Parts: sequence; structure tokens; C-alpha cells
Amino acid sequence: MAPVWGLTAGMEIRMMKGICNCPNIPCTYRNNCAACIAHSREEGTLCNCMEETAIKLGAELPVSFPDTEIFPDNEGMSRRCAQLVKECLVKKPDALLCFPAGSTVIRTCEILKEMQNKGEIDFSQADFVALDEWLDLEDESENCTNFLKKHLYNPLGIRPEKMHLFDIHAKDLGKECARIDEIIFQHGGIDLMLLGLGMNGHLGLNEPGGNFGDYAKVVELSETTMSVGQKYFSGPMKLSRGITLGVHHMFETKQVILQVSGTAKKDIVERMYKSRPTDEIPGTVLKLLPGGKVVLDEAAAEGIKNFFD
Ligand SMILES: N[C@@H]1[C@@H](O)[C@H](O)[C@@H](COP(=O)(O)O)O[C@@H]1O
Repeated sequence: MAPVWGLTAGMEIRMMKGICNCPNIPCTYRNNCAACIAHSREEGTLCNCMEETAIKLGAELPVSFPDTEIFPDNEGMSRRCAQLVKECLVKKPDALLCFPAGSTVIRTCEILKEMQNKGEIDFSQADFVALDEWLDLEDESENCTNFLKKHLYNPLGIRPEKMHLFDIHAKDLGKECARIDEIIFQHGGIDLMLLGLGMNGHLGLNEPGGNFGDYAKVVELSETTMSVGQKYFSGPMKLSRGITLGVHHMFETKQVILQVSGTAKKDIVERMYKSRPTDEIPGTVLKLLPGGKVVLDEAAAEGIKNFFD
């Protein structure tokens, strides 16, 4: 599939000459680094430090569209994601799975429950690790953990020892992040991570401007997330910080599936597909992940449908 973000010539150069050896790694100048541009002109290399960082983390070049599947509606999109979870568990019954806490995943969770009722899927050996969680909430009853207990863990009968959740009351949240990282490392990485896309392009709570090289971390929330996040609570909720798996985990996950549904997401999906990989739109990392796949419904894909003619 042809790339759409104007790098066709650059990609040819990159494949012939490799990447630039700019000393600013990771480069905070992104695409405007003078050293990179000079290398690019003089040596015919590619001036994109983010891609260089990504390669170090295991990405495969050339970078182009993520593997993408588009379904007519939310039902089709949800069924495909449930099918991918099933295929993962058939191959590896004791897989480590990671689910997002958001509206998009709800139908997928219901379908997984239906499959379990029919004996088509077996979660008894699977482990789950939390993707993200809000910090400092006045009332935690509607936080991400309780959302997933309601929609996923409780309906599927997942035992507490199989759920690896952030202890948001840990005295040292840095150590808590390291503890969750260690659980993931001990499992040999996450086998399947299902993600939703934030209205600002975030993945988990990896907000715009974060570092693709980070493992689990505590983050300050963006204004967009603080306001969009209100939808998860029955009354106004002060949101300020979160704890999240980092993008580095995504590079080490065997299969990362980003599911996106609905018209409200069409603009951010279009931006994500048109942009080169950048931490300003974390969803663009799907273009770099060796095991990345995007599953959309037509409403979310409206702005990119002409890319797939
Ligand atoms: N922290 C969560 C993410 O993990 C979620 O996947 C994403 C999309 O949510 P939704 O599916 O509700 O649009 O944003 C939320 O803020």
C-alpha cells in the first residue's frame, strides 16, 4: 500500500542510504533539526529522529500505513477485535492481555462474554495487566479498574490473582510503575494489547508530547483528556494525573490492536493517518509497531476512506 504522507521519495533514499546519524537522540526538534537536515542534504539520509528512535526500539522500516481493517459499523469492528482476542488465546491459552477502559471496548467485552457462554473461548489461564488509571480521584468507584471489573473481569469471572492492576495508593508511584513493568517483563511481554484512541490521539494515558521510549509512568493529563474524561463519571470529576503503561511496552507487545469507532473520532483518525510518526499524536506509533493493527468502523474512517481505494 502506498504511503500517503509525502515521503515516497524520502523512503527510497532511506532504503538506499539508511538513516541519519544525528547526535540528538531522541531529538526534541522533531522534523526541524538542523543537524538532520544537513545530513539529509549532504548524504541523502532521512531526517527524522523519531523514526531513528523507533528503529532502536524494534520498529520495522519502511514506515507506511498501519495494517488497517475497516468494518461497516461498531458491531463489525467489535466482532473483529473479539475474534483477534480469541485467536490469541487459541495460540497461547496463558497469554498476557491488556484492555483499555473506554466506551469503544464495551461491545467487544460483551461479545467475548457471549463467546465464553458458548464455550468458544477460554480465559481460565489468561492474565490481564492494567493499561491505565486515573490518579487523585475524589471518588474511585467509576475509575478504570472498576470500569473493567464491570464490563470485562467480573462478567468473564477473572480471578483476582490473574489481574495485575496499578496500586494507585502506593507511596512511591515510580516503584509501582517499575513493579508493573517487571510483571510484564516476567511474562515475556504482553501478548495482545487492545487500545482505544483518545480525542487528542492519546493511547492509554500517553498524552501528546510524551516520550515513545517510556515504560509505565505517571503523567499529567492534557486539557482534552480532563474534559473528555468527564464522560466516564456520573457527576463532575476533577481529573489531573494518571498512571499508564508506556509506548515502549507497545513496541514489546506481540500484537497491538487500536480500535476506533464513531464520527467523533474521524478527525483524529485522519490526522493520525496523514501525519508522519510523532509523539505529538501518540496514535501515529501504530505506523511503527511491528505487531500493530488498526480496526475501524466506517464512521471513524470517513476521513481516510480515499486512502484505501
Ligand atoms: N484512558 C482511556 C484510554 O485508555 C481509552 O482507550 C481512550 C479512548 O476512550 P473511548 O473509547 O471512551 O473513546 O481514552 C481514555 O481516556
